[in-house]
Amino acid sequence: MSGTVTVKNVTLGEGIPKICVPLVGTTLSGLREEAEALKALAPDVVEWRSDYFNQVEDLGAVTEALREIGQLLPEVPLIFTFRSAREGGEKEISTEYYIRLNEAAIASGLVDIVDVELFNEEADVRRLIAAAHEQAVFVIVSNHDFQGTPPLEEIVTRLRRAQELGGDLPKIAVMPQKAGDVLTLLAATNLMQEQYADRPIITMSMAGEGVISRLAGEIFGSALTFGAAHKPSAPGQVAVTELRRVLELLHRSL
Ligand SMILES: O=C1C[C@@](O)(C(=O)O)C[C@@H](O)[C@@H]1O
Repeated sequence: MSGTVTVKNVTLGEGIPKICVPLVGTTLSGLREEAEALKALAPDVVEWRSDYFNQVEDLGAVTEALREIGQLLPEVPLIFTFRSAREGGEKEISTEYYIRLNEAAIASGLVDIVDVELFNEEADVRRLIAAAHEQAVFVIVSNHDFQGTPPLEEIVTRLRRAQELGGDLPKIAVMPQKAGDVLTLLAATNLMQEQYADRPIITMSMAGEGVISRLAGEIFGSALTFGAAHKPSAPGQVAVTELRRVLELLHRSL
Protein backbone atom coordinates (compact mmCIF):
# COMPACT_ATOMS: atom_id res chain seq x y z
CA MET A 1 0.00 0.00 0.00
CA SER A 2 1.37 3.33 -0.91
CA GLY A 3 1.27 6.10 1.63
CA THR A 4 0.27 6.10 5.26
CA VAL A 5 -1.81 8.29 7.53
CA THR A 6 -0.74 8.62 11.16
CA VAL A 7 -3.28 9.80 13.69
CA LYS A 8 -2.22 10.00 17.33
CA ASN A 9 -0.08 6.85 17.56
CA VAL A 10 -1.92 4.84 14.96
CA THR A 11 -0.55 4.44 11.43
CA LEU A 12 -3.06 3.45 8.77
CA GLY A 13 -1.72 1.90 5.60
CA GLU A 14 1.01 -0.34 6.94
CA GLY A 15 0.99 -3.78 8.51
CA ILE A 16 -2.06 -5.23 10.12
CA PRO A 17 -5.32 -3.39 9.32
CA LYS A 18 -6.47 -1.22 12.19
CA ILE A 19 -9.72 -1.91 14.02
CA CYS A 20 -12.36 0.78 14.35
CA VAL A 21 -15.33 0.41 16.67
CA PRO A 22 -18.44 2.55 16.16
CA LEU A 23 -20.21 4.26 19.07
CA VAL A 24 -23.93 4.05 18.40
CA GLY A 25 -25.52 5.39 21.60
CA THR A 26 -28.66 7.47 21.28
CA THR A 27 -28.14 9.47 24.48
CA LEU A 28 -25.22 11.07 26.25
CA SER A 29 -25.37 8.58 29.10
CA GLY A 30 -25.58 5.69 26.63
CA LEU A 31 -22.52 7.01 24.80
CA ARG A 32 -20.66 7.40 28.07
CA GLU A 33 -21.33 3.77 28.97
CA GLU A 34 -20.27 2.58 25.53
CA ALA A 35 -17.07 4.62 25.57
CA GLU A 36 -16.28 3.36 29.07
CA ALA A 37 -16.81 -0.26 28.00
CA LEU A 38 -14.56 0.22 24.98
CA LYS A 39 -11.50 0.82 27.12
CA ALA A 40 -11.21 -2.93 27.75
CA LEU A 41 -11.42 -3.76 24.04
CA ALA A 42 -8.59 -1.40 23.11
CA PRO A 43 -9.72 -0.51 19.57
CA ASP A 44 -7.19 1.31 17.39
CA VAL A 45 -9.77 3.88 16.32
CA VAL A 46 -13.28 4.88 17.46
CA GLU A 47 -16.03 6.24 15.21
CA TRP A 48 -18.84 8.28 16.68
CA ARG A 49 -21.90 7.63 14.48
CA SER A 50 -23.61 10.87 15.41
CA ASP A 51 -26.68 10.03 13.30
CA TYR A 52 -27.70 7.62 16.11
CA PHE A 53 -27.60 10.45 18.70
CA ASN A 54 -31.05 11.81 19.51
CA GLN A 55 -29.66 15.31 20.11
CA VAL A 56 -27.65 15.50 16.91
CA GLU A 57 -29.60 18.57 15.85
CA ASP A 58 -28.29 20.49 18.87
CA LEU A 59 -24.70 21.60 18.21
CA GLY A 60 -24.12 22.27 21.92
CA ALA A 61 -25.10 18.71 22.82
CA VAL A 62 -22.91 17.36 20.00
CA THR A 63 -19.87 19.26 21.29
CA GLU A 64 -20.60 18.06 24.81
CA ALA A 65 -20.76 14.46 23.62
CA LEU A 66 -17.48 14.88 21.72
CA ARG A 67 -15.84 16.28 24.83
CA GLU A 68 -17.00 13.38 26.97
CA ILE A 69 -15.92 10.76 24.45
CA GLY A 70 -12.52 12.44 24.23
CA GLN A 71 -12.17 12.47 28.01
CA LEU A 72 -12.99 8.76 28.27
CA LEU A 73 -10.80 7.66 25.35
CA PRO A 74 -8.12 10.34 25.11
CA GLU A 75 -5.51 8.25 23.33
CA VAL A 76 -7.77 6.75 20.69
CA PRO A 77 -8.18 8.55 17.34
CA LEU A 78 -11.80 9.64 16.92
CA ILE A 79 -13.75 9.66 13.65
CA PHE A 80 -16.80 11.93 13.50
CA THR A 81 -19.47 10.55 11.18
CA PHE A 82 -22.98 11.62 10.34
CA ARG A 83 -24.18 8.89 8.00
CA SER A 84 -27.01 10.20 5.87
CA ALA A 85 -30.25 8.24 5.56
CA ARG A 86 -29.69 7.76 1.81
CA GLU A 87 -26.40 5.96 2.56
CA GLY A 88 -27.73 3.72 5.33
CA GLY A 89 -27.74 6.16 8.27
CA GLU A 90 -30.36 6.65 10.95
CA LYS A 91 -31.62 10.18 10.26
CA GLU A 92 -32.34 12.66 7.55
CA ILE A 93 -30.95 16.18 7.94
CA SER A 94 -30.73 19.06 5.48
CA THR A 95 -27.58 19.61 3.45
CA GLU A 96 -27.11 22.94 5.23
CA TYR A 97 -27.18 21.27 8.62
CA TYR A 98 -24.91 18.42 7.43
CA ILE A 99 -22.31 21.05 6.57
CA ARG A 100 -22.77 23.02 9.79
CA LEU A 101 -22.57 19.87 11.87
CA ASN A 102 -19.35 18.71 10.24
CA GLU A 103 -17.87 22.20 10.41
CA ALA A 104 -18.69 22.33 14.12
CA ALA A 105 -17.07 18.93 14.71
CA ILE A 106 -13.96 20.04 12.81
CA ALA A 107 -13.76 23.38 14.65
CA SER A 108 -14.21 21.72 18.05
CA GLY A 109 -10.64 20.44 18.03
CA LEU A 110 -12.06 17.20 19.47
CA VAL A 111 -12.01 14.97 16.40
CA ASP A 112 -9.09 13.52 14.47
CA ILE A 113 -10.91 12.37 11.35
CA VAL A 114 -14.19 13.43 9.79
CA ASP A 115 -16.26 11.32 7.36
CA VAL A 116 -17.60 13.25 4.37
CA GLU A 117 -19.86 11.50 1.89
CA LEU A 118 -18.65 11.64 -1.70
CA PHE A 119 -22.15 12.03 -3.13
CA ASN A 120 -22.68 15.59 -1.91
CA GLU A 121 -22.27 18.65 -4.10
CA GLU A 122 -18.63 18.77 -5.12
CA ALA A 123 -18.28 22.30 -3.75
CA ASP A 124 -19.55 21.14 -0.35
CA VAL A 125 -17.15 18.20 -0.24
CA ARG A 126 -14.25 20.48 -1.16
CA ARG A 127 -15.28 23.05 1.43
CA LEU A 128 -15.41 20.48 4.24
CA ILE A 129 -12.09 18.96 3.21
CA ALA A 130 -10.47 22.42 3.20
CA ALA A 131 -11.94 23.26 6.61
CA ALA A 132 -10.72 19.95 8.02
CA HIS A 133 -7.22 20.31 6.63
CA GLU A 134 -6.94 23.82 8.08
CA GLN A 135 -7.50 22.27 11.51
CA ALA A 136 -5.19 19.29 10.82
CA VAL A 137 -8.19 16.95 10.76
CA PHE A 138 -8.00 14.04 8.30
CA VAL A 139 -10.92 13.28 5.99
CA ILE A 140 -12.51 9.98 4.99
CA VAL A 141 -14.39 10.54 1.74
CA SER A 142 -16.95 7.78 1.76
CA ASN A 143 -19.62 6.09 -0.29
CA HIS A 144 -22.08 3.35 0.71
CA ASP A 145 -24.27 1.19 -1.45
CA PHE A 146 -26.72 -0.80 0.68
CA GLN A 147 -28.52 -2.17 -2.38
CA GLY A 148 -25.79 -3.80 -4.35
CA THR A 149 -22.22 -3.90 -5.61
CA PRO A 150 -21.33 -1.65 -8.54
CA PRO A 151 -19.04 -3.03 -11.27
CA LEU A 152 -15.32 -3.08 -10.50
CA GLU A 153 -14.60 -0.06 -12.72
CA GLU A 154 -17.24 1.99 -10.93
CA ILE A 155 -15.89 1.10 -7.47
CA VAL A 156 -12.40 2.15 -8.59
CA THR A 157 -13.79 5.35 -10.17
CA ARG A 158 -15.46 6.34 -6.89
CA LEU A 159 -12.35 5.63 -4.84
CA ARG A 160 -10.22 7.61 -7.30
CA ARG A 161 -12.69 10.48 -7.19
CA ALA A 162 -12.50 10.52 -3.38
CA GLN A 163 -8.71 10.69 -3.68
CA GLU A 164 -8.74 13.41 -6.36
CA LEU A 165 -11.01 15.56 -4.22
CA GLY A 166 -8.39 15.45 -1.49
CA GLY A 167 -9.80 12.81 0.84
CA ASP A 168 -7.03 11.35 2.98
CA LEU A 169 -8.81 8.03 3.27
CA PRO A 170 -11.08 7.09 0.35
CA LYS A 171 -13.71 4.58 1.53
CA ILE A 172 -16.44 2.45 0.00
CA ALA A 173 -18.91 -0.03 1.54
CA VAL A 174 -21.03 -2.15 -0.78
CA MET A 175 -23.68 -4.85 -0.40
CA PRO A 176 -23.15 -8.24 -2.03
CA GLN A 177 -26.09 -9.99 -3.68
CA LYS A 178 -23.95 -13.04 -4.43
CA ALA A 179 -20.50 -14.37 -3.54
CA GLY A 180 -19.06 -13.04 -6.80
CA ASP A 181 -19.86 -9.49 -5.66
CA VAL A 182 -17.45 -9.95 -2.76
CA LEU A 183 -14.77 -10.91 -5.26
CA THR A 184 -15.58 -7.75 -7.25
CA LEU A 185 -15.04 -5.59 -4.16
CA LEU A 186 -11.80 -7.38 -3.31
CA ALA A 187 -10.52 -7.13 -6.90
CA ALA A 188 -11.39 -3.42 -7.02
CA THR A 189 -9.59 -2.87 -3.71
CA ASN A 190 -6.52 -4.71 -4.96
CA LEU A 191 -6.48 -2.79 -8.27
CA MET A 192 -6.96 0.58 -6.60
CA GLN A 193 -4.27 -0.15 -4.07
CA GLU A 194 -1.75 -1.44 -6.61
CA GLN A 195 -2.32 1.05 -9.41
CA TYR A 196 -3.97 4.25 -8.31
CA ALA A 197 -3.90 4.89 -4.57
CA ASP A 198 -1.18 7.05 -3.11
CA ARG A 199 -2.81 6.86 0.32
CA PRO A 200 -4.56 4.24 2.43
CA ILE A 201 -8.04 3.16 1.35
CA ILE A 202 -10.87 1.52 3.28
CA THR A 203 -13.26 -0.95 1.66
CA MET A 204 -15.77 -3.52 2.75
CA SER A 205 -18.42 -5.79 1.38
CA MET A 206 -21.20 -5.86 3.95
CA ALA A 207 -23.45 -8.54 5.48
CA GLY A 208 -22.61 -12.19 6.09
CA GLU A 209 -21.27 -12.99 2.63
CA GLY A 210 -18.96 -10.00 2.76
CA VAL A 211 -17.32 -10.78 6.11
CA ILE A 212 -14.18 -12.10 4.44
CA SER A 213 -13.54 -8.55 3.15
CA ARG A 214 -13.47 -7.25 6.73
CA LEU A 215 -10.77 -9.79 7.60
CA ALA A 216 -8.51 -9.80 4.56
CA GLY A 217 -7.63 -6.10 4.24
CA GLU A 218 -3.92 -6.69 4.72
CA ILE A 219 -3.85 -8.94 1.67
CA PHE A 220 -6.09 -6.96 -0.69
CA GLY A 221 -5.35 -3.43 0.52
CA SER A 222 -7.88 -2.09 3.00
CA ALA A 223 -6.32 -0.22 5.91
CA LEU A 224 -9.17 -0.07 8.42
CA THR A 225 -11.87 -2.56 9.39
CA PHE A 226 -14.96 -1.93 11.48
CA GLY A 227 -15.73 -4.33 14.32
CA ALA A 228 -18.67 -4.39 16.68
CA ALA A 229 -18.62 -3.98 20.44
CA HIS A 230 -22.00 -3.02 21.82
CA LYS A 231 -24.00 -3.20 18.61
CA PRO A 232 -22.93 -3.23 14.93
CA SER A 233 -23.37 -0.04 12.90
CA ALA A 234 -23.64 -1.99 9.64
CA PRO A 235 -24.42 -5.57 8.69
CA GLY A 236 -21.52 -8.01 8.80
CA GLN A 237 -19.37 -6.40 11.49
CA VAL A 238 -17.87 -9.12 13.65
CA ALA A 239 -17.00 -8.86 17.34
CA VAL A 240 -13.75 -7.01 17.97
CA THR A 241 -12.01 -9.80 19.88
CA GLU A 242 -12.69 -12.35 17.14
CA LEU A 243 -11.79 -9.83 14.46
CA ARG A 244 -8.44 -9.14 16.11
CA ARG A 245 -7.67 -12.84 16.37
CA VAL A 246 -8.28 -13.42 12.66
CA LEU A 247 -6.37 -10.29 11.57
CA GLU A 248 -3.41 -11.49 13.62
CA LEU A 249 -3.65 -15.01 12.20
CA LEU A 250 -3.61 -13.68 8.65
CA HIS A 251 -0.81 -11.25 9.50
CA ARG A 252 1.38 -14.06 10.83
CA SER A 253 0.78 -16.06 7.66
CA LEU A 254 2.21 -13.40 5.39
O1 LIG B 1 -18.69 3.64 6.59
C1 LIG B 1 -18.64 2.89 7.54
C2 LIG B 1 -18.44 1.48 7.34
C3 LIG B 1 -19.61 0.71 7.85
O2 LIG B 1 -20.72 0.99 7.02
C4 LIG B 1 -19.34 -0.79 7.76
O3 LIG B 1 -19.86 -1.42 6.84
O4 LIG B 1 -18.60 -1.30 8.59
C5 LIG B 1 -19.88 1.12 9.28
C6 LIG B 1 -20.08 2.60 9.45
O5 LIG B 1 -20.24 2.92 10.82
C7 LIG B 1 -18.93 3.36 8.88
O6 LIG B 1 -19.21 4.73 8.90
